[in-house]
Amino acid sequence: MAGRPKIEMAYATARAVVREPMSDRSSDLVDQWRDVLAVLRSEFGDVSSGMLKRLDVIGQEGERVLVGVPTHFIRDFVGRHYGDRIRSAWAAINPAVRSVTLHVRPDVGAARNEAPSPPLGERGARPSLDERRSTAFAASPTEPPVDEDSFSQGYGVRPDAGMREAPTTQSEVAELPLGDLSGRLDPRFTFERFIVGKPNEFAVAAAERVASSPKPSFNPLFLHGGVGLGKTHLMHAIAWRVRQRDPQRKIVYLSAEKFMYQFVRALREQNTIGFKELFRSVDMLMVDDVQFISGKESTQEEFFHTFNALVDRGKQIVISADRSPSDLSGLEERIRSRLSWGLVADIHPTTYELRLGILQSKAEQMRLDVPLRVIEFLAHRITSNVRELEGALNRIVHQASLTERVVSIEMASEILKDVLRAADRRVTIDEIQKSVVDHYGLKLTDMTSSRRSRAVARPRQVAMYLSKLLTPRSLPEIGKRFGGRDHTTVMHAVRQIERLVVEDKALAEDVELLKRRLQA
Ligand SMILES: Nc1ncnc2c1ncn2[C@@H]1O[C@H](COP(=O)(O)OP(=O)(O)OP(=O)(O)O)[C@@H](O)[C@H]1O
Repeated sequence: MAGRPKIEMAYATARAVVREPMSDRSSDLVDQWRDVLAVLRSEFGDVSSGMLKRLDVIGQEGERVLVGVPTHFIRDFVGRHYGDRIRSAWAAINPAVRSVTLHVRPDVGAARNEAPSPPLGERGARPSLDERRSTAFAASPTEPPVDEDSFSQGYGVRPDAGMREAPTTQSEVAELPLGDLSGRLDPRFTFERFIVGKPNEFAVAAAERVASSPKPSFNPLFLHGGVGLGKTHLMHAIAWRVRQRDPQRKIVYLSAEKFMYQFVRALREQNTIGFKELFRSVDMLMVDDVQFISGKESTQEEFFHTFNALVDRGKQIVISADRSPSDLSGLEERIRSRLSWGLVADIHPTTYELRLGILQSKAEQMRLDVPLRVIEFLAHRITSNVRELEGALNRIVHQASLTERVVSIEMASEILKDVLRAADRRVTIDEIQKSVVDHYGLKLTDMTSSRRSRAVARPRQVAMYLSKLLTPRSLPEIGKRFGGRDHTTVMHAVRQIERLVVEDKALAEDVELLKRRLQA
């Protein structure tokens, strides 16, 4: 049967993924999980003492969020009592999430909570085949069967996880005394897997130079570009390459959010000296999504001192952000200017040729025979960013392997209906911000600044509202583009404008006009 080999690929994938620790567990995802728990708390009372406290988010696979549970009993109980509510609360917070899957992972919740004795029936019992499947709450659950191995450690279907190069596991970059300081490196994010084209060739050349020089050639390397265009991939690639060349070099890679979190923790534990010593002892500091520290004054101050100390000692710094240093509002001028000291490299939106190359390479990594015309179709239609492109390919491949259908353009159009519809009427957040500032006579930096005067704050809320309405971006993603604001701020803005357009005729006209202009 034509589709058979694809199903086997799905099995192999499930096996290959099981040894990976929590992957794709972005801070946005963790925030969303916190919000879901808050919803449950408001509806079901204190969730910190019951079974729900034993759950933790593990990661995301396209539209599906993976939540880890320590035992089958808890999985079944939570699934029965809270499953649907978890899914609907999540979808309300992030509409991109369509399903939530509970995975049995004995390590989940173990560190924080004492494991209660398992119910009698569970002790030593061999799980039934049904039990060995995860519990999914989706409109149409389509879990692939899993084997014993994947059952015992949890699994996730990530099609290319089985095919990796030199690094074989996710890895802490450096073992540092403050414990969980450094972010994890994704083994897929290597230079070998990064496809180079006109939009990113400069950034790649700069990244390769940094990765291969024993001393900083330019400091810092500042990589910037829109969402999902490969900034994190390139940073991890630098770290992997440096590690390969010189395993002794102490590299710390972390998000700006984590930097802040560590700093706040050090303050709380009165261990700022330890914090300083720690960061100043590294050979290469890589900070992802630095826009996050906009408006966070003490963190900026500490970052500034760390930055200067490392540069003085001739240590390499690599920074990424969603915009250039000069557009990073909410950052002190002295920091902005420091960030531009070295080399600023922009990753531009993808071209058709680059998208084609990326898709071909991903299909090869998955050892899949996707017809060229389907790849061309995707490259033509999904132009927003590489993450979405990958997501689209993954969805097609999963469906093909589960339903044993042959991959075709008709099949791709059907599976990606929602994505393609959104792509057809695609408006970007940049366009929205630009239209709004033109309309209200403001500056682009007002969209990301911390100014709160009504004359600035209201148009900013309008822009957030339009971003939610006209783009497929999630609330956290929108917040990120508005100076690193929290997703609850975006939610508040959306509700505020929805309410105001009913009461305020002038505002309603503004919003309508902007909408028409943007969609024209
Ligand atoms: N040129 C490329 N070749 C291969 N894969 C790519 C390329 N660019 C991006 N990707 C892939 O796209 C996905 C998103 O990339 P990445 O996470 O690095 O984006 P980002 O710019 O850091 O996004 P964000 O601003 O949301 O943090 C990753 O899976 C990455 O491997």
